[in-house]
Amino acid sequence: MGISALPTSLPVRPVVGITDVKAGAEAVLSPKTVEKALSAIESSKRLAAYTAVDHYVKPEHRVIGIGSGSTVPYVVERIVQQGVEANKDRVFIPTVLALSVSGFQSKELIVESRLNLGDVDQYPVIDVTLDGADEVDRSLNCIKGGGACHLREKVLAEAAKTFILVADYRKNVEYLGTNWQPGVPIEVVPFAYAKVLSNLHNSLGSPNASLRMAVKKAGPVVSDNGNFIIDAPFDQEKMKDPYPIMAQIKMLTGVVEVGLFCHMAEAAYFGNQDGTVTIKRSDGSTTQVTP
Ligand SMILES: O=C(CO)[C@H](O)[C@H](O)COP(=O)(O)O
Repeated sequence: MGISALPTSLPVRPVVGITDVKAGAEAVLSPKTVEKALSAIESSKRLAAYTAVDHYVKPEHRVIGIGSGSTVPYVVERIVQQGVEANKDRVFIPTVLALSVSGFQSKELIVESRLNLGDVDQYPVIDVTLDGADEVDRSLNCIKGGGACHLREKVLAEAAKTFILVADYRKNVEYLGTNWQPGVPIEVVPFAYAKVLSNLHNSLGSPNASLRMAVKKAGPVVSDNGNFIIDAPFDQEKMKDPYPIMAQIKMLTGVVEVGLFCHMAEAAYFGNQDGTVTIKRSDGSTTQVTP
């Protein structure tokens, strides 16, 4: 598979982790090297998702939130493997309700897997929500919204008694912004975007914040809610404890939701290249297991 055919859920997202770092970012990797790196990444995603489902999706769970991105299909795959009997009385709540061009959307996944579909307005309390992340720090704060879905994702995370993150090893960092370069995704109502950009540039310390532009369409990316997305990078000082900047951005009039999820996850599962899974928990503990 050539690099132009890489499966990404959004064209603006960098393919982190498969550049030849030693040779420099511009180095062209052979298709074979790229394919090997990609299959390692896919295996890591699957490993994280399967282990998280095995630990957190229990027979007594009836309402389950399903996030978006390219790791979540493995969550659904593992849940389906629990069998028809286990799933017949369960309801699954997707983060994306509209059918869209992306092959990774959670509604399609649920419907195609013949699981029961519900929405959060019918089921405002969810037993467990599992979702991917763009990056997760040592305290389980995370950046989400690489796929512009973070409004619904945050609602499903907040509605859940237990919120679990699943990701490959590239997302496991000390501080947010280490590998994830575009910055914090911010959903804004369209008419307020220039004002919010100005607030970010001049008052909140993100001089390079920019409107996310579509790649296969003219103009900006439009979210499932009809809004624009701003990507705002911040320096490490601000990302060491992202809660204050998250709250400041959220207070700006015109902002609908910020893709910083602080103090929400109970655990994060990272699949590693060596076949192990690193589990970071909200109590500060970290374990490594071999499933
Ligand atoms: O926040 C998200 C979409 O808005 C995704 O969960 C996040 O981008 C992770 O995606 P992937 O599993 O493809 O790396």
